[in-house]
Amino acid sequence: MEQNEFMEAIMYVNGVRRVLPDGLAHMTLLEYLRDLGLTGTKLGCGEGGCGSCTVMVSSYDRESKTCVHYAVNACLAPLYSVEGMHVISIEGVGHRKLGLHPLQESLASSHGSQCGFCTPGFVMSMYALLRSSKNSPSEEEIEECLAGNLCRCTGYRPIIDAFRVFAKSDDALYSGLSSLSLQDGSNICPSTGKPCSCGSKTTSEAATCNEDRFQSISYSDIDGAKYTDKELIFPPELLLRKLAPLKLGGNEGITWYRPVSLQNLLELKANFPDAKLLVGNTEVGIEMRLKRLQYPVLISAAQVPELNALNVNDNGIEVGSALRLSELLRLFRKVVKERPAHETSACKAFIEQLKWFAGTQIRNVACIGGNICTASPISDLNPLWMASRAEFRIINCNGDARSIPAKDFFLGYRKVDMGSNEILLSVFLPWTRPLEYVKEFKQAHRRDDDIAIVNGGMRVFLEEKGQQLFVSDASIVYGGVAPLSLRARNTEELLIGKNWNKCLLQDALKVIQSDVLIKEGAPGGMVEFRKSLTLSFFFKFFLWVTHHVNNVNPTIETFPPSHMSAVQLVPRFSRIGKQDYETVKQGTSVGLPEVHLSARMQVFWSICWLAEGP
Ligand SMILES: NC(=O)C1=CN([C@@H]2O[C@H](COP(=O)(O)OP(=O)(O)OC[C@H]3O[C@@H](n4cnc5c(N)ncnc54)[C@H](O)[C@@H]3O)[C@@H](O)[C@H]2O)C=CC1
Ligand SMILES: O=c1[nH]c(=O)c2[nH]c(=O)[nH]c2[nH]1
Repeated sequence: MEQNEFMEAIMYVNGVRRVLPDGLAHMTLLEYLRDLGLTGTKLGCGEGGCGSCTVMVSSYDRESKTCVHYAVNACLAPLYSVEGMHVISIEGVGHRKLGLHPLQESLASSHGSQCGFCTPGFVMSMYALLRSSKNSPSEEEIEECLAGNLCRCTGYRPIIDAFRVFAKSDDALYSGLSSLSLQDGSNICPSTGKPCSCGSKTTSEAATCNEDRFQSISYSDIDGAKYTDKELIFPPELLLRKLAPLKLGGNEGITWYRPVSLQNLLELKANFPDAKLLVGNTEVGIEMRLKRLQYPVLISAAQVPELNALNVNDNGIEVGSALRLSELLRLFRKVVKERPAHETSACKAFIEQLKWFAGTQIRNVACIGGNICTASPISDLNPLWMASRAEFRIINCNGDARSIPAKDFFLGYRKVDMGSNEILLSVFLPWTRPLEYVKEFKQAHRRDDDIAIVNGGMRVFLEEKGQQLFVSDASIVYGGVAPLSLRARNTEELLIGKNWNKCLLQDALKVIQSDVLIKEGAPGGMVEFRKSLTLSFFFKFFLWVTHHVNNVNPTIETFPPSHMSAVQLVPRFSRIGKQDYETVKQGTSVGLPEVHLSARMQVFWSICWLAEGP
């Protein structure tokens, strides 16, 4: 394989070009940044769960010829994984001298920081959202982008309040009022939605209204210039640069390979059968750092085009195994809009499951193949791949490919039907058929960014015979109840051929209890709770399917309205809080809601805590 004979490994950090020397394959992006003195990015949990190490990565997507911006956890990102990319840390967003970014200003003035440790991470998640959105984000998108950031002292209310001002407003709320005058004689402006003197009656007339909806924040203490004039651009050098393979070393004999074609990757796999393949490194990184596993040869498959391919055709969707989970979510959202509703029941189930899968920073780097091949017994997605009749395409070092149904791929605890000379190439998800329904389930301690206690994927394919519906095929799969994602085979068998009615529900609930056995003392604990979850998931599935088929065939017996909450999706609520407190003037700041003195430093400054390493 042609290696990086002529190529120097580089990246940009906050607009500054950096040559990446050989010998740093053991290093994370976080360690590198902090070694540069950029200590605003923090090391919190070190496993992608708290968001205090969030930075924004910008890369050039050669396929769409656009720059993409996304938040990542620097604590898990291997340094060389951002080769050829631009990394913006909190120090590159806004600065006391250059002026705070409006996000930073808003967070500081809304009392959104207390100890300040998590603050840069929150700013970076929100910054990446703003830079990657064409329009102002919705409040739901803001909440979603912050799901991977934890705060332990300030509280989320002031943080969300600080960022909510960047959300789009519902213009319809205001345009309906466009002809109304307030009692004091002034108008509601259809453009800004605020009392205004521009006199416009319609949104288009008001387009020129220069009374901003959100008062612009003073951006620079020094020259008052608008912040957008100072936003770091994507370095032109990186637009022109050709993607080339890399081979770089690190401590303890680690070698990092970055193949850029499937052929390169398969050759490497043939030469180094024990090499560890990685993409997002969100699992391998934890194995190496926290579990101290050693992988001397690392092959980053993230940039292999064949593993990132997308193919939507008449039978379904085929996605490359290195596709990031956030890309998968975008793809599913797109096809759900474009395809007939009955074809996308499985896609909708994946959308709901992915919404609550880890945090945004993880989903931006973790790939489909990483989740499948880790074969975690609590994987949120594997029960769904199994239930929705997905097929996995495996390729060996000689280029021979084979397909295996997802339901047969998982063999035991973190054990899959794949040899050491094979890799997962792609995943095929068939469209669902009329009267075929797929549903996801997940119960965790908290909704956002948490591992499931029990999860599941269920599918039923119904057939109409006269006025009745019979089960032609079914898949019932649970996670979190066994060492692997578990098919409830006896339940599946019981369902097939049965009439879809309340007797079927009662019979299935009985069989599930013997089909899914969680023994006393089983890993994970909470045995009774987990058992009851397996039953309640099926109960919800029954109600949900019944509700849907009732829309198609109203003769099917339905259920009382009091059960409707079981079939409704859980939205991501926009959290609104209010705090009332008495201000007691004592001649000092004590008791007054004043912005604390460190706030403006915490939102940009590389504060280094005494307990922190460099
Ligand atoms: N750290 C965290 O907070 C979270 C971690 N995860 C984990 O993230 C993983 C998702 O993916 P990545 O970060 O991209 O995984 P990764 O790069 O850490 O790789 C995970 C495993 O999958 C294997 N693998 C990846 N692609 C493969 C392919 N095409 N063929 C054969 N083997 C392949 C790797 O060799 C490795 O054993 C999941 O395994 C999940 O368990 C998920 C949510 C949160
Ligand atoms: O499938 C998963 N979903 C998660 O939400 C999660 N979180 C985690 O650490 N691992 C996993 N795996």
